[in-house]
Amino acid sequence: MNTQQHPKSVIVIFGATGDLAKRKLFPSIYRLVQNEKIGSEFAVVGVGRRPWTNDEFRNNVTDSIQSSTKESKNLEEFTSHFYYHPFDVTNPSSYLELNDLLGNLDGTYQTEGNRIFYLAMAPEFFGTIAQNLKKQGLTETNGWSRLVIEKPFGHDLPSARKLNQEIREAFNEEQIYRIDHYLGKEMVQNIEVIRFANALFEPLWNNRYISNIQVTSSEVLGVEDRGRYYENSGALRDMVQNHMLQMVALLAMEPPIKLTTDEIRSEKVKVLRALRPVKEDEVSNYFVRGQYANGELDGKQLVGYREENNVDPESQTETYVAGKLLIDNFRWAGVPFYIRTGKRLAAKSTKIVVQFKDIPMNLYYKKGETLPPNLLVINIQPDEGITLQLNAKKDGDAGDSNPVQLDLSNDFHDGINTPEAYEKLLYDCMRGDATNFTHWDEVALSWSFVDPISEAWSKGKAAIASYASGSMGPKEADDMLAEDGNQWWPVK
Ligand SMILES: NC(=O)C1=CN([C@@H]2O[C@H](COP(=O)(O)OP(=O)(O)OC[C@H]3O[C@@H](n4cnc5c(N)ncnc54)[C@H](OP(=O)(O)O)[C@@H]3O)[C@@H](O)[C@H]2O)C=CC1
Ligand SMILES: O=C1O[C@H](COP(=O)(O)O)[C@@H](O)[C@H](O)[C@H]1O
Repeated sequence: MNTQQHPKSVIVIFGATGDLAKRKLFPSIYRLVQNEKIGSEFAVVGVGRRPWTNDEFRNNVTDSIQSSTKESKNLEEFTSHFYYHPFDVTNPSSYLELNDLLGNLDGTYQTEGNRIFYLAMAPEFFGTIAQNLKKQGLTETNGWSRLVIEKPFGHDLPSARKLNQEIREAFNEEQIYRIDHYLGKEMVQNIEVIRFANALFEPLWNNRYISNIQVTSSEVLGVEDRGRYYENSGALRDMVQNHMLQMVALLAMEPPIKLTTDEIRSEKVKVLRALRPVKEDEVSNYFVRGQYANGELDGKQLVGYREENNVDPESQTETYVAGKLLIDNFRWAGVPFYIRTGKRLAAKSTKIVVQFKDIPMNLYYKKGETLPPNLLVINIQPDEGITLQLNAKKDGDAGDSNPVQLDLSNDFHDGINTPEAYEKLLYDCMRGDATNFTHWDEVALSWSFVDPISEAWSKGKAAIASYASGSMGPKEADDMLAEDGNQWWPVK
């Protein structure tokens, strides 16, 4: 491998003693090194309030890697690149000491003054940290500085705007990398390739041939220990405003004139601008919200959402959302994009199903039967791959047809080496490729779309439907599709 291609940087993780750093960030950096995406010109500085030493921090990093990978080698050498600098991020003077440390590490690891500031902390600190980084001179280096921001990016449009203004006082848009980890998933990145590199699909990708598109992201897990956060969020803000709308934008966008960050983002922005706004008093025509009640999955009894820790026993927070989105442009007029996401459902699965229209005349029509539609299924997780459902001749019976499935699965990849979303996104950030991060315009348009829906729900304008844990959500979500003569396609 040509080491010239290795990006070099000091990565400062604010919130390095927290859950995200331990579960996702340390293993991702480790895999980047193991997979030779980065060489030895890197250092990681962890920030948190806990009074840890470098050794305690390195032990925590070691634990994180051992619990996330089957094979862990060269751990001592790897963790020797990690340093811990405890301080309260609201204390401006501590940034000066951090700056000294970064200067030293830059010399030791030959990182050419490049700095990534990764904010893996609660959003109320984002503005303070960004401004202190600028005021105390940490962004003034002879290399580049980039700011990586975790979700949630605001709670609604006004709060997101305020947050953005605070950050923009210190960093310009090109330096800001807003993470949406779905954009790092292999098969989400594959959407564009499937669409734009196949003569089989590209000409059909419009309202003449597509009946509807369904995007499902279902989880088996409940709210776990995130009750406090989730009570103020709910599935609409937690999943729809970001991951679900990003997938819709990738599915619906026009081919960009070039595969550059700006061109791709600009096409996604156009889709978000074309989303038909849902007015507060018509929310129940387009959206269903649900909350999990108790239930059973794989023989295990599960409690309802209102019995979870840090959840109000009378909570009205939605743990499930299904919606019908309409995109008012030439390509998609009349084609519903159905989305659904929820916790405590029957399966962990993220899938996109593109349902093609029926052919004009069905020669194989049998009384009382309809020919199954052609489906293109993009399996995002846990399986990765695509499935194409076609109709073929039934064995023996002349004139009879049968649905058959062509499967292309990514199973042939060695699971251990398939890059994880965070690994890819960190690598992109180190290389300065912001394509798979969200631009402010996308964030703002997504909030503009979801705000009237949450506003209507907060005013109690649509009832919250209850669904049993371990089911696939409330019946109302099935009814919404049935009214259009459609149905949810199974996800497992
Ligand atoms: N966990 C996850 O899977 C995901 C998390 N996110 C987002 O990532 C961010 C972090 O989440 P998560 O890791 O779960 O949170 P945790 O609560 O586990 O960690 C919070 C971190 O912030 C540090 N911290 C808090 N206050 C201060 C302060 N005043 N000064 C310095 N450090 C401080 C804590 O350090 P200490 O306790 O040592 O002070 C700790 O390291 C959040 O924005 C979350 O929404 C997004 C997607 C998934
Ligand atoms: O961003 C989030 O995503 C996870 C689901 O991510 P996945 O990669 O496991 O599909 C979700 O559990 C969490 O509530 C949300 O904040």
